[in-house]
Amino acid sequence: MRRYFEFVRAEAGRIDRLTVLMTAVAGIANGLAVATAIHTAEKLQPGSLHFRELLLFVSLMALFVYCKRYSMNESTRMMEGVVRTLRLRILGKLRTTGLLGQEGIDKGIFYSSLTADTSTISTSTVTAVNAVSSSIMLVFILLYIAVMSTKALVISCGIIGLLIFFYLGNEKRISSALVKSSVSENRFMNNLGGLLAGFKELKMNRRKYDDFSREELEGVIDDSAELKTDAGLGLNVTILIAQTFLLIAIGGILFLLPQFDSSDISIIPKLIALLLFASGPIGDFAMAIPAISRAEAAIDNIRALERLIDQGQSRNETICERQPIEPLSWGTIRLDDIHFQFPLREGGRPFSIGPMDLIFHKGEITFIVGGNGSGKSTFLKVLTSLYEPTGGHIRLDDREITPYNRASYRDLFSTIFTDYYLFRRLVGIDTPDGDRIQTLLERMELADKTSIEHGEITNCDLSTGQKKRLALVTSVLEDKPVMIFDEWAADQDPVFRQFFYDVLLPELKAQGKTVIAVTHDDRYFHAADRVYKMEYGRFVAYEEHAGGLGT
Ligand SMILES: Nc1ncnc2c1ncn2[C@@H]1O[C@H](COP(=O)(O)OP(=O)(O)OP(=O)(O)O)[C@@H](O)[C@H]1O
Repeated sequence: MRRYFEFVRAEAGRIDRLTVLMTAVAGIANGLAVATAIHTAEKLQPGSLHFRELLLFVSLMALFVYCKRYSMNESTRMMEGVVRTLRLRILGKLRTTGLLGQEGIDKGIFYSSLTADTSTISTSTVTAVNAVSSSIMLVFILLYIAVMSTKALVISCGIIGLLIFFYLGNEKRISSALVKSSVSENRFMNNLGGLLAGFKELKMNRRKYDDFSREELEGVIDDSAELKTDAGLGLNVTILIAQTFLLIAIGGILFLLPQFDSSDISIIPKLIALLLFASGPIGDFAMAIPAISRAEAAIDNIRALERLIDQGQSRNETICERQPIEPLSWGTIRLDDIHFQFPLREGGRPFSIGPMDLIFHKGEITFIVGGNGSGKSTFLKVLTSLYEPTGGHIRLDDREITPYNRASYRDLFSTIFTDYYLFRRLVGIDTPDGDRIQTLLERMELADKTSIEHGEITNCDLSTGQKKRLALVTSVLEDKPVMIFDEWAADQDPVFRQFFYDVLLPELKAQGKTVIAVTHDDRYFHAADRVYKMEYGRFVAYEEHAGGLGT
């Protein structure tokens, strides 16, 4: 519970005092209403209306309803605010995380933290408020017991102490099982992503599907169910402990109290009635315990995600995010002694590229060729500054690219990587020109397949080649000075391939665009001003082309 309230305090900035007061008043009003009822029951006369007591009882009830409603509503608002802030903060941190940092985090923890976990925290709010106001009411009931009999108070406190002892003993097991079940839930989310992404491959092969189902789905689901059951059984013990409190307390008062002091016997029915009134708040309290334990596990998972993102954050990326985008004038992009190395991972030497010295001239078409795994895509990510070089400099003419102008530098590029993502909306394009869109769609032979209306792509159910052509349409609409194509033509039929190399690229060049394309289509190398070849992360001389290796 402590972790839960610490989290709320830390995330909400402060806990509104009025809400705390209202919660306390609700508990007190509830307790006083109970006391009034018991007190009135003592002096009931047939046919008499105890108007004063009735008025007091109704007023206390009204006060309870008003205060409880206020505290529940304010707490719900506060907690939804906390969840909102949390989500925005995590997404904000993601903005200041480099591509490499983001790539290093499993997707599962993103999905479970930002959806299921935040929802667990939201739904815990009202139960937590109930627990607080109930515990205040219980304190109040204990005070009332104290007024009636000190010995009864000692017995009640003894029983409460014993139950707290059992609860704490049980809590460790529960929270460890809940944390483990969160990890298993993250794995499940990851594997679910794998199932959806690889559905066709799995459908094609029964053995593959069975294997994946057994290991990645059923295995994880079984683990998760086992851990959740373990936690659930522990939580049931806690609920039982809280619920049995009532019976133990009644038994204690009924059987123990007369052993200590027989003069207190007359108050026993009153004490038992008081305890019975407490059954509601005790029930609230019992139900709040599992809700808060689950919320604490959710908080731990969210914190784990934040730590992972924090590790992937870079100071330079943070600086870069804060800088405005400004137009940069340039004639060349120059790479001087550039190195890049992936972070060290267990079980192998990390791939690296460089050292490399290279120059790209404005308005030229450059092809990058090389075998699989030679580092072409990695190079494009370094060139576009998605990966920060581990050494060397990128320069626009003589101006060095630093975190202070990196955002403006990135803004020079539009990219279609091999694993590009087609957004359903033309994000970042304010006023798309309808006629231009129509012309482009017609030229790409997509006009009868899809359209773009009010910036939204109406149909994305296209073939692989068509989707890539649509990506090209969006790339052209972005209208950036440098266009990056990573094996764009690989999925195109011969007609479109020819259109791309012999018509589109010269047109883009005529418009002053700089094109840098990774390609294996040696038939069309004539379309390039320069061809650079990569081998094992380095550029080597490409003999067959007049441009050769530029520096
Ligand atoms: N995120 C990453 N973390 C660590 N290593 C990576 C990562 N991405 C790629 N690599 C490694 O970098 C090497 C080069 O990959 P890259 O994708 O740049 O090659 P490529 O020349 O584009 O290959 P292809 O022609 O097959 O697309 C590969 O050996 C790969 O294992």
